Amino acid sequence: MKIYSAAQIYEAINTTIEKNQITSNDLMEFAGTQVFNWFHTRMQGAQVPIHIYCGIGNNGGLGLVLGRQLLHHGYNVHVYVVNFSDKRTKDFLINYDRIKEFKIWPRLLSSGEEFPKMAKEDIIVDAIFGIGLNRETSDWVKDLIKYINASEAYTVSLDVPSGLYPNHAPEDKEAVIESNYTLTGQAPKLSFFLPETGVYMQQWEAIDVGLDQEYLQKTDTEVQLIDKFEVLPLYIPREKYAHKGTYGHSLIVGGSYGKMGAVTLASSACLRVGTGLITAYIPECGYAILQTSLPEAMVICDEREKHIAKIQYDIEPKAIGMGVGMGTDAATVKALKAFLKTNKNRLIVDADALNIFATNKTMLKSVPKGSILTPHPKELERLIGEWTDDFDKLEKAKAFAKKYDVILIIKGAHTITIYDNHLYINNTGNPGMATAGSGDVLTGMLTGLVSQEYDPIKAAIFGVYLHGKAGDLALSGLGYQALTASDIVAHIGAAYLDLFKEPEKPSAEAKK
Ligand SMILES: NC(=O)C1=CN([C@@H]2O[C@H](COP(=O)(O)OP(=O)(O)OC[C@H]3O[C@@H](n4cnc5c(N)ncnc54)[C@H](O)[C@@H]3O)[C@@H](O)[C@H]2O)[C@@H](O)CC1
Ligand SMILES: Nc1ncnc2c1ncn2[C@@H]1O[C@H](COP(=O)(O)OP(=O)(O)O)[C@@H](O)[C@H]1O
Ligand SMILES: [K+]
Repeated sequence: MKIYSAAQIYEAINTTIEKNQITSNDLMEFAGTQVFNWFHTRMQGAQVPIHIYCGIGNNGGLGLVLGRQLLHHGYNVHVYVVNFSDKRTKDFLINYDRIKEFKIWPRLLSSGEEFPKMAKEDIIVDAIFGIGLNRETSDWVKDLIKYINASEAYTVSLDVPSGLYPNHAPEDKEAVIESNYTLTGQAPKLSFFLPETGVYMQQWEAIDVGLDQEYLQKTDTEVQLIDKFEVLPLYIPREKYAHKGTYGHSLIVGGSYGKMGAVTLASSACLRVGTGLITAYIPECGYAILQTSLPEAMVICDEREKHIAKIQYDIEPKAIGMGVGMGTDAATVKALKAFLKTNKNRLIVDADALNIFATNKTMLKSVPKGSILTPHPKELERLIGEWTDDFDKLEKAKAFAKKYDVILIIKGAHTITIYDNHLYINNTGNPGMATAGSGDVLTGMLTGLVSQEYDPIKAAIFGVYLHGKAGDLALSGLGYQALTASDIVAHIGAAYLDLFKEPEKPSAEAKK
């Protein structure tokens, strides 16, 4: 699903108005009616008090349309105008007049006033700010937001939780609505998926607010949300006359004394994702461990006992996953440097290999184009330096990926794959995957996919999706706490099979 920038949304609004020869208020009326229908379908006339907090921009205008329609259908509605500025928009004013048709005068809230009384069981609609928030709010509006959050009433935000900016983090972390449900116009926003800003919402749903379909379809976005609908076309089917050579020989280079499990996990994930052959290159101490725990794998041992000191082999791998459990011993650093001088194979670089690169940045120049780097946030910081907020992190990460011509996968709750100035946000996975070794599993899966001739960017998008889906499917009967990395490996098959179950609809999805 495309994730449009705020500028693109405004352009879509203007295009829709011009093309259909309608007024901006007609469009607001349509959007407000869609929001009303959402409420009406769920509430069926229930008399729970609904408190609508409207700003003075178009987000507030939308809140007024909703309020009028709810009143018209007999709901128990209280409308407030958060009167933070006298620069009210035209459509706000039109709807401010129209709601008075119902003999309702919204209560104007301003600095120094007592805030409305609300009960925990009431419903709050947050229409204070939308994507137009462009500066820090005044203190009393922050206090109101804190007051709304403290009420514990179920809060539905229109478009975005008020207080979230489209392109940077909030200055005051407490001055953002903690939304239970965000009904967003047309498509989700980038801020919904970043750790610093995504925490303000529990669920979201995109609703059709009538924006011009042609514009939406032809407009390329920098950011995409990845679900089954997006990955299904990437899947490469197995051929009837295939043999194990068809699906590539994968090599996993890693392990050190006490960290051999990482190689076992990566290698078994690599097999499960469908590689034809798998070899693990490990220090001597891991020989018996690997051969016992994973009989399908071949093993090449380094001359050293406890860590890798010379990467040398006589096989022809299609892809090499490196770094898991490898350690950063000086001999290993030297071995990696020597290896990079001759290596032409695409690499999937993780864990200690990333840490070695972070302290020896010139080595990055020898990483073949189209290689994949899979840092978690700490490893990322070592590579690109500190960032001011998540938006800044993405800019720095984009510049890094471009400079070294690599695919950068930033692991997290919503893992983000970055390549060629594009961001692919993954929508599978769960907090149960925050457990030792789940990153090693991803490295193995990506290696196995590149070995099977998946184009590296497709392998990255598809592999991250499949990894998260395997984690989701592994949850059943286990729950978050008990889930282990081995469970993710065990469910890779189920994740493949799930691809061919009824596809999810591309819009109107709920965030987990
Ligand atoms: N027909 C339409 O115009 C549609 C409007 N929509 C709604 O319109 C919203 C965008 O509307 P607006 O551009 O009017 O912006 P908003 O309603 O988000 O916001 C704020 C207004 O206050 C001003 N402002 C921003 N930050 C402020 C601050 N800290 N203190 C005081 N004033 C501040 C802005 O200049 C803007 O006029 C979307 O998020 C969406 O909810 C959509 O539903 C699509 C249809
Ligand atoms: N809260 C979460 N929700 C979804 N996925 C998560 C969450 N936490 C971690 N993961 C996933 O688990 C993996 C963890 O990788 P990593 O930190 O490298 O672990 P390890 O080093 O133990 O292998 C990543 O793929 C990440 O996206
Ligand atoms: K809002």
